[in-house]
Amino acid sequence: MTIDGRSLLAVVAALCVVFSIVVLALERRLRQPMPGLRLWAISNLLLGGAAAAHMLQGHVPVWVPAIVGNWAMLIGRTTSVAALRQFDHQPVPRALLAAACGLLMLAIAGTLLVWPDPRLRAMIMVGGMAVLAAWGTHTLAVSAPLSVSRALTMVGLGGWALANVWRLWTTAHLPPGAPVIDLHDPTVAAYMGALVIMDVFCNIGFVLLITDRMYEWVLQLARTDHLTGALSRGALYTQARRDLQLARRQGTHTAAFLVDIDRFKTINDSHGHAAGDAVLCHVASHGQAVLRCTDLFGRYGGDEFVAILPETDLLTAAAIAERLRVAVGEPVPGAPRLPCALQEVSVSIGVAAVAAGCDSIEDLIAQADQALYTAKHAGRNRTRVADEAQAPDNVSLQMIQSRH
Ligand SMILES: Nc1nc2c(ncn2[C@@H]2O[C@H](COP(=O)(O)OP(=O)(O)OP(=O)(O)O)[C@@H](O)[C@H]2O)c(=O)[nH]1
Repeated sequence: MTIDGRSLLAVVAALCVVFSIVVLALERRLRQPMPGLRLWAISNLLLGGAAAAHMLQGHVPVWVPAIVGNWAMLIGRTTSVAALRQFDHQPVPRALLAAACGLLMLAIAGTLLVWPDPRLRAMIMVGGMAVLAAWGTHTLAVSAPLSVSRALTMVGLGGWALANVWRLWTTAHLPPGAPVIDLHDPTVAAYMGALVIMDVFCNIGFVLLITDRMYEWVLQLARTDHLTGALSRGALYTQARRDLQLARRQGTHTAAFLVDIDRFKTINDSHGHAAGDAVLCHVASHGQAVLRCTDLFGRYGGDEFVAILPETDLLTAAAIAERLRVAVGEPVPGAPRLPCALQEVSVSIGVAAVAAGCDSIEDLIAQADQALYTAKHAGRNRTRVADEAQAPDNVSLQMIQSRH
């Protein structure tokens, strides 16, 4: 088989079908929907169909490649732009895409039915394809930071656009009377070859983008507590160790507090586990709300949460903890209210801080745990600090509130 335009079109058609199947297979394996995958598979099928229709040129009526093939290719490329925008969580300008594609389709039909002109048809076609592919490349460039997978997809799609610009130029400079699409012409074969290579880049890049996104999901699952959205204990410890190292270099304090919901077992037993879960989410929302973005808040286990506050001394941390304790009695703005029977939820909090020399997160939390134990034994619904020398009479409310 010689490498002419026809055999390269066959390769394009086969590749498009294979990559549609790959993307659909990946989509089926996902537990949560990933936007854009189905549209990408559909666009590939349309582009593959278009390549097949062009491949049959000379063996089928002229309208098959001229109308069916070109329309399928235009709809396919338009769909791939929509797919990329969906994938990157960008709004899809449906009306604009439909209008652009519809106008090009009408113009293509016009060059066959109203004013027959194969050269004009080819120029409209490749010009439209170049614009659409450039649009897709632009979407990829602006919607997320560059990665290997993104760069690969952009090279494929951008290359598609450039190949079509080159084809537009060669078509415009054809000698009068020369056939517009001669599948045995080396220039046409070079154009088709470029499309094959760019198609491979583009689709491999997109498959890698999908696997990147899956990896981000897995990381996210590992980093966060599924129920409350707070950090998981492992993620919190990893980040807290880095914060402690930084504090040692900078000579600053690091504080931590442990939050335990009072009589949580009774809440579960009397109102059910769903109510218990709602209380956990309620406390976690307040915990995240009172902290700065540089602080860490995670689920320590069961009904206990932990906060790590870099560059914070003991009394400031106690003031923040106390603010959280008071806030727990209030509804969370924008969140569903707790049922009336649960409005009396309270927490006990133990606070500790370490000076720059200490670098053990375990020690810091052990001290906070000791303070929490004191708070529980003092009657619950209160904040206690670990270092009583720094806070004589163990933190009067007025004192820590005036401090903050
Ligand atoms: N609903 C729900 N309950 C949980 C979850 N994880 C742990 N628990 C329950 O949390 C309760 C923990 O209770 P404890 O902290 O031991 O005791 P408590 O009733 O809070 O008593 P004090 O801490 O002394 O005030 C247990 O009944 C666990 O079953 C969860 O994810 N959801």
